[in-house]
Amino acid sequence: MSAPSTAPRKGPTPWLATWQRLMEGVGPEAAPGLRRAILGLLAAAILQGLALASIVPVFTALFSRRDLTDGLVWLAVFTALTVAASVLRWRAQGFDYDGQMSAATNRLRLRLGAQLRRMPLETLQESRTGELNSMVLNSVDETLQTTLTILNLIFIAVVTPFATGIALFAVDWRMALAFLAVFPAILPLYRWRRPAMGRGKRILAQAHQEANADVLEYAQGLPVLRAARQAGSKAERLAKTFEKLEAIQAYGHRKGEKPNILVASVVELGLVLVLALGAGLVAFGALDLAALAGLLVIVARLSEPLSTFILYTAMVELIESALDRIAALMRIEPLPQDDPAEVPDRFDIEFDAVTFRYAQAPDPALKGISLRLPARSLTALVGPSGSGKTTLTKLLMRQSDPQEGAIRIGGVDLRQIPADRLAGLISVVFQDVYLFNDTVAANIRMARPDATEAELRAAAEAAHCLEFIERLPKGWDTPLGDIGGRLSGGERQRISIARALLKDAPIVILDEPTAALDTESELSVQRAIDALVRDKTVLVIAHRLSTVAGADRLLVLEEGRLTAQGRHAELLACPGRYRRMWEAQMRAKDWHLVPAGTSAH
Ligand SMILES: Nc1ncnc2c1ncn2[C@@H]1O[C@H](COP(=O)(O)OP(=O)(O)OP(=O)(O)O)[C@@H](O)[C@H]1O
Repeated sequence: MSAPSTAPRKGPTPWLATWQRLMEGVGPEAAPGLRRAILGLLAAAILQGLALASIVPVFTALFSRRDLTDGLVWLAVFTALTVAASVLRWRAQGFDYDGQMSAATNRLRLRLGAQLRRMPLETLQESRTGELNSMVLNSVDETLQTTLTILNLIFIAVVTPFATGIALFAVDWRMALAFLAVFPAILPLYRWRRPAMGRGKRILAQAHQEANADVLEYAQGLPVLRAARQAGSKAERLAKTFEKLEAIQAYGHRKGEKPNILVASVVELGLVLVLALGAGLVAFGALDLAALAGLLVIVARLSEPLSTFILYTAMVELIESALDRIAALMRIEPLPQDDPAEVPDRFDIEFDAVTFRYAQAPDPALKGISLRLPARSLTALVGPSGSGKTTLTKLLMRQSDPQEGAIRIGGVDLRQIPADRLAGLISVVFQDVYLFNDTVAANIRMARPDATEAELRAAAEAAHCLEFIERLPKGWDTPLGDIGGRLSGGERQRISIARALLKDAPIVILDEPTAALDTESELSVQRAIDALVRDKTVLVIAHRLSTVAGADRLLVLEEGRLTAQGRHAELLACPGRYRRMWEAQMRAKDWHLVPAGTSAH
């Protein structure tokens, strides 16, 4: 499984693929409307081109032939075409200002949010928060909010002059040919420069996304960095990220500006040549002076958009690269669910010859693990750091699937249990508690939104939360975003236990929640845990062996293998890793701080 690929692509995306991704992006609800809007803009650009071409007959009728009726007819044609173009454009842009595009943007954000919930957690954890944030907000906005405006500008710059050129055949084929000859002159230039410009834009988008992630991580890590007096050194890293961004911006400007100036010059020159040809034809009496005057108006009107069109195509690159990133994220498949779907009604747990390797790791983190946890038993996982304890619990929560073997709850393979039902079977209490920016009540209730007030209160009481919740400035309604940082580690931990109690799942995973607490908080948290684990199948990751010596069973993991299992006394009786760990921890317990000036003995 790999993280969403955000690497810059080499060449420009073919237009058709971009079109399809755009339609997928706005979703089936808005796609027909957007298609109509784009076609409307295209038609408006064509009508505008025809309107411009009709200026020539207006001029010749009025100024050369002095035929007022004919002149007025052509003027009416010009006006009708211009009005029709404006109406079409107005209606097409209505897609934006009626709020349909904003609604589509919102739906896309929600779909991305749903995808984040669906995708395998292992993949999600490999993505950096800042990059995801930048994708869900900026990429989506870049893509959808600007699409119609940019397309409109491109159509005015390219389609309108092209339509004018074609229509000019009806007036004077030589002028029409000369006019259309400007296009073949710019196209090779455009095709030659576009890939480099596209690359520039894509690298820039990628650099923005990385900088976003760096800034977020820096801000989040500041307390740790300051404590470690590393705020400066990490700031240097951030400065380097910004330097890279600056270099890429400069590169992008170089790659973008040069072709712009070049195309603008070619366009200006080409149009001057068209006028020179017209002047020559007039001099030889082959073209009407009034027609040349009309041509002059057309050239003046079109030279500006035509010479800047390459600028707008660069914006298309940004849209394409955002669509690429969104498509890459949406392509990530959730872990498949095998048929027939089944929900266990017993809660014993079985690992059957499970081998698991992380996508980025050379060696398996778990090797041939077979074990059985009876229902309503308390099992502790012990072993040195990196031995695979956390990995084993992650597999039980199905954050990833093992490459070999199977994991079963109540005899049902995890792969057959629907994801939301599996989530309902397991409560987890981690060492680090994540509190959401919401009230205390909402933070606990999130485990079971339909819980009654009485159930909420009972869970908080059993988790020993009531006394501190009632002391908070607004009690249950205190927003934790404001004061989350002021709660002690033990209090935060008890809120997370209250959550788990309210959820009342039959299986409980504890990642030794008391490891980081002082003795007093540990006691109250321990009492809360006792309430939580009653009658549950419990798996505890234990760092301090003294806390789990009373477990029904201990599993000793070493380098991804299960090397011993049994009760504390049984494991202590035979020489091995457990006895060594126990002895080392007992020695460490006797360790105490010695006041300066006295010597330890
Ligand atoms: N996302 C990952 N990608 C690659 N390797 C990983 C990943 N997560 C963990 N590992 C590796 O898998 C092995 C087992 O890690 P795990 O976190 O399960 O150990 P642990 O026993 O829980 O350690 P600790 O007690 O320090 O928390 C380690 O070698 C670790 O480096």
